[in-house]
Amino acid sequence: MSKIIYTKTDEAPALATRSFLPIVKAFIKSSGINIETKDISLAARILAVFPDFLNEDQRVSDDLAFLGELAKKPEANIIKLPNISASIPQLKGAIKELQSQGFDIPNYPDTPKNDSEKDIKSRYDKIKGSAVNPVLREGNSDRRAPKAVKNYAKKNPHSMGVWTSDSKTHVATMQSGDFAHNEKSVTIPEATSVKIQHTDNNGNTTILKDNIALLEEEIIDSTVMNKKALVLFLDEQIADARNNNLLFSLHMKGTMMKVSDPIIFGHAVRSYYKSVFEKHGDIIKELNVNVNSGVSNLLSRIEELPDDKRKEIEGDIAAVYQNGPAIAMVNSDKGITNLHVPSDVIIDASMPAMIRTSGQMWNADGKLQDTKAVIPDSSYAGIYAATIDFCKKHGAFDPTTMGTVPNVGLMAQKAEEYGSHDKTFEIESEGTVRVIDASGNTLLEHTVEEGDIWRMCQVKDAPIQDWVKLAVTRARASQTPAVFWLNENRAHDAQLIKKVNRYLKDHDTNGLDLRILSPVDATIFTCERIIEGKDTISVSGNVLRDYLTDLFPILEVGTSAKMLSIVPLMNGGGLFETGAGGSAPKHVQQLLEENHLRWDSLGEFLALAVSLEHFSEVNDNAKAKILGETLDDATEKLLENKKGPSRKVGELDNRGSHFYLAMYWAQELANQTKDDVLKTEFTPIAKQLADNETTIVKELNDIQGSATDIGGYYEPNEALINQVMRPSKTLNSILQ
Ligand SMILES: NC(=O)C1=CN([C@@H]2O[C@H](COP(=O)(O)OP(=O)(O)OC[C@H]3O[C@@H](n4cnc5c(N)ncnc54)[C@H](OP(=O)(O)O)[C@@H]3O)[C@@H](O)[C@H]2O)C=CC1
Ligand SMILES: O=C(O)CCC(=O)C(=O)O
Ligand SMILES: [Mg+2]
Repeated sequence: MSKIIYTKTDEAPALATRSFLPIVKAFIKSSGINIETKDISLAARILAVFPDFLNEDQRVSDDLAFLGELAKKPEANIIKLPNISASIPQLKGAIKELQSQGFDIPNYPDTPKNDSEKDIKSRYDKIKGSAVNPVLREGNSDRRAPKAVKNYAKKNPHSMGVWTSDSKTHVATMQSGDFAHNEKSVTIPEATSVKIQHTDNNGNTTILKDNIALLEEEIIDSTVMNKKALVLFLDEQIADARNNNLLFSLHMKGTMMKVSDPIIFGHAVRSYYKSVFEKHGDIIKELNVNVNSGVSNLLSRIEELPDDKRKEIEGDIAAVYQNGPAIAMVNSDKGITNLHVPSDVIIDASMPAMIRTSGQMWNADGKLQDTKAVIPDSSYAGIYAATIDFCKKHGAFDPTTMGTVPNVGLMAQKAEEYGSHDKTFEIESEGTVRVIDASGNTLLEHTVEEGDIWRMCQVKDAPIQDWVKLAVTRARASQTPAVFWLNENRAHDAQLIKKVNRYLKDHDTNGLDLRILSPVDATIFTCERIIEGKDTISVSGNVLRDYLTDLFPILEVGTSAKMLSIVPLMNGGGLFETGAGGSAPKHVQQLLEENHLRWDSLGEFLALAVSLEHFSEVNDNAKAKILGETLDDATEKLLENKKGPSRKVGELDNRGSHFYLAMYWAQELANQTKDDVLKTEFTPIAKQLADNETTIVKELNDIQGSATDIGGYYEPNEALINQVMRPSKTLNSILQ
């Protein structure tokens, strides 16, 4: 019989699971459902690739590889919690912590000097960035706000900053020379393999990558970000922000786009701190500063310098802030800027947060200010520009009346940009990059210059067919218009549009409102419907899937944590993601400082319910279906009774919210009439939980207020973390 696989990940979601999973296990125990945990935390993923550096008893299995294989099998039923997609500073933090715990793993070699260091770096680079999701996502995505969540938000709206037409906030994006403008794309008529080849101006050729297998009907595209155009653009935007008294902010996806975006981020750091890099270039080079890791790397490297030199550079950095433009802050109190580390400001979450806050971000004085949101590549920047223009014209969206925007996203098998990392190169010299097939034909070609970022993307035909089918299914099931966000003037999208039109014919689309609109037109169309309270499905490629499933949820329901996020796997299994957002690192900080965890596990409740439903269908287990249905009812009750975690210490937090879910779930099981055995089992449990409500909530709230210790950030101590996350003796004994 199949199992439900629960993932152990990082930060807030991993903390929350320590409290929630024991409840789940207690509830499903009698119903013949097995749950097994697999550890895909950053720490475990590091340990899994360095067995040769560890003692026998320290070695761990490669659970991610196991799950990657499982995702391709029909029996897969995986609950996937958000995990860290590590930037280099996070990776180094995790390495340091593991070393301090006695794991003798090597340091991350920024600039490897020999073969052994090259091997170490390449092992780490596989763990870096978004290394989990692309492996597990063997299906396309279906993300939406469940009705109960949407209704709750309408009745209990989150705060929304006002928008006025005189806001100076805007998006700045490149007009030429970027990925969008240089893109070329072809559909492969028959299976072949291609190589990527660079030829310099003297005719010397280098193979950048060989043997890329392509299937019949696969779409490939290649494009290049011109370094000179990028730097010029950044310089202009910095000057313009200064002249117009706007906060300078940069919005990238340094985690998911782990090769291209840190390089772009590095150029922004060099541009913003230009005077420092010009004056101290030699020292910065000597210190081996990794600019792509952000200005924090420069700040920590100069610690090694003699006091007077260090102070001089610090003074010059301070002068940059003085001369402006002001820079958007991640943490004004601690002086952490938007350019400190590439993983602090992640576009899918950062742009919606800004739009929710009147288009403003925090400046160094801790005040909100109008902002220039710099998104260098123009492929998708237009959707944010259009949303901002819409808000300037119509005012802020109103969560009490606005419609909803579910998404059907093309993402299976590393589709599009999010699968481009092993085919992205920072070009070493002027010349030409070509994609050449097995017969020697050049399929795609670009002239390039030193420092340009060239990349190739792929999307296979079967995922596209599956995506079109999922779009039609969702449009039919919810009787909602569906818009394919595709731009006929963009090379890749033009290929995709041909396929969409072809594959739509495979389905009964009678009576459905299906359209293809460019992303900007789709934004306007969708926003115009939203303010009339109408729903519109967005059917999008992989990047827009990511952006839209934070943008609309954050505007509609305050956070993407409350999303139902299903990945129907192409081979029949199910991957159930818990919400659409990340792991909210600042929540861990709050737990450590004041023993209060404000992470909301709602997405996890929703995911578990659909996972149980899937389990029941696959294993013909009627009890699993009842457990899923009652869990959904309990979740609805939790929302109605406002038992989600509060932000404030001393009030109900994540753990207290789990108690209420358990109580409501037991009550629903006690009240249902489909299964007598479950009814008999849960009737006394429901009573015990209700009778002890006051005691349990007191136990859970009283421990809050002082600092706590879980023995590690990336690899916390199991005993300590379980103690912290399960502090109610009364609840624990009832669950027992
Ligand atoms: N699927 C995955 O595995 C994903 C992983 N990530 C990873 O997560 C990390 C952080 O990413 P980031 O961009 O900051 O996004 P997050 O979603 O983690 O955080 C953004 C903000 O959203 C709110 N929020 C999100 N989830 C919850 C929740 N469950 N309960 C309460 N509030 C919530 C909080 O804001 P507020 O202050 O407004 O309450 C939070 O500070 C990175 O390492 C990133 O790579 C990111 C996205 C998806
Ligand atoms: O894998 C990641 O880094 C983030 C994924 C993400 O943001 C999403 O799928 O919405
Ligand atoms: Mg996202």
